[in-house]
Amino acid sequence: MSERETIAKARRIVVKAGSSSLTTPAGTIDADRIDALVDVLAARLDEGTEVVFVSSGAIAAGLGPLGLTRRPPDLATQQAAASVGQGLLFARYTSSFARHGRTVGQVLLTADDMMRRSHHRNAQRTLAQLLALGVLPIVNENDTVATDEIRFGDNDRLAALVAHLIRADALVLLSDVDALYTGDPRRPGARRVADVRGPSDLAGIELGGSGRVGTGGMVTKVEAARIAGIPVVLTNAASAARALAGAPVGTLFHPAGGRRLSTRHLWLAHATTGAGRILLDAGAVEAVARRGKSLLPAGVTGVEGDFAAGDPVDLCGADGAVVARGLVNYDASEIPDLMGRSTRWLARELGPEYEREIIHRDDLVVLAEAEKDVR
Ligand SMILES: Nc1ncnc2c1ncn2[C@@H]1O[C@H](COP(=O)(O)OP(=O)(O)O)[C@@H](O)[C@H]1O
Ligand SMILES: N[C@@H](CCC(=O)OP(=O)(O)O)C(=O)O
Repeated sequence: MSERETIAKARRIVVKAGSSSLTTPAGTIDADRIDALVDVLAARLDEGTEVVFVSSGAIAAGLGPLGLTRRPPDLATQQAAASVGQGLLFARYTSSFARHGRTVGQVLLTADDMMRRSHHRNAQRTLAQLLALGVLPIVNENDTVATDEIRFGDNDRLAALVAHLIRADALVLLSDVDALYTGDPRRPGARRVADVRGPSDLAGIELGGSGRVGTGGMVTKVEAARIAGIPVVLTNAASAARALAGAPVGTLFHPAGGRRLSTRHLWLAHATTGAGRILLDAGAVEAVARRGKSLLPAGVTGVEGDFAAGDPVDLCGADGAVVARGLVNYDASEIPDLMGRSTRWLARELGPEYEREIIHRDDLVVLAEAEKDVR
């Protein structure tokens, strides 16, 4: 089966629409375009496909009601706009899908939520249950609570990780541009890239920034396609029906195949930034990065930043390069007393609770491997 056919026949699919496809330049909901997209998704649901819809647009839809003309630079105002816009957006989806007799469920996620094992399972269970009940989940980042440190920031990668979470067969990214181009499509001479099969197809392509209200531009879309590991089509909302039918529109990103990281590890690698750094000696780098071991206090030579137990932190070698990321078991302030000590010594001197690893290998992802793994 060709990858276009996989999209046409997919039993489970994630569709993501960007802010500019859903809102007007005045910072309000574009009801007509939302209705048109809902009609396409409802038709696919009627064919028996399970769909999860990732919708951006909360911030963009909140601008008009707050009297703002452009995306505010500060996080607090963006969060306020998202709070206003998300409600309006979801109300519109509810009534628009009701025209087709469909019920929708709102799912707001943060990157932080998804890394922690229990939260991650929770989200997975909720999405599965919504699908089992015939409800269309509409996902967005929980913008009002996500701070810069724990913020996912763009919905392209969120959509790719949601596709993992629900084991989707295909992902469709809908933007204001109908495909990936060899350069900024507003400039003359830019040509459509019909297929991306690997990094060599991206050589020489200028991946520019976002449009009027979007986030991430082409960079995050290409990264999402790398993370997804399933066929991904990038096109505009007007071509959604044809893309879902497997027609040769937009850009098709072919999956690379090969071994896959778990969804949680993908989140850790691609959805987080380190809240601090732990410096490792050469033996610890070798153990963690090449032998899949947990990080023990004995191999730690330094600590930077002010993180708390449970936060994601970057693990760096002597040259400062980040080799891995993991969820740390200690607060930053505790680590200097543990550094360079054996776990046996720590257990004897400080008590049995200090026998635990700095980072358990299940909570650790080697970044070079994460890169290799996705394409
Ligand atoms: N090489 C490229 N091919 C296509 N679009 C590009 C390219 N480089 C930059 N862009 C810009 O990326 C924008 C889409 O990204 P973004 O604004 O983040 O969209 P969305 O809101 O749909 O997520 C387009 O408006 C386009 O101008
Ligand atoms: N969560 C944000 C969306 C961020 C985002 O990725 O936007 P976009 O690039 O338009 O998909 C919002 O709803 O405004």
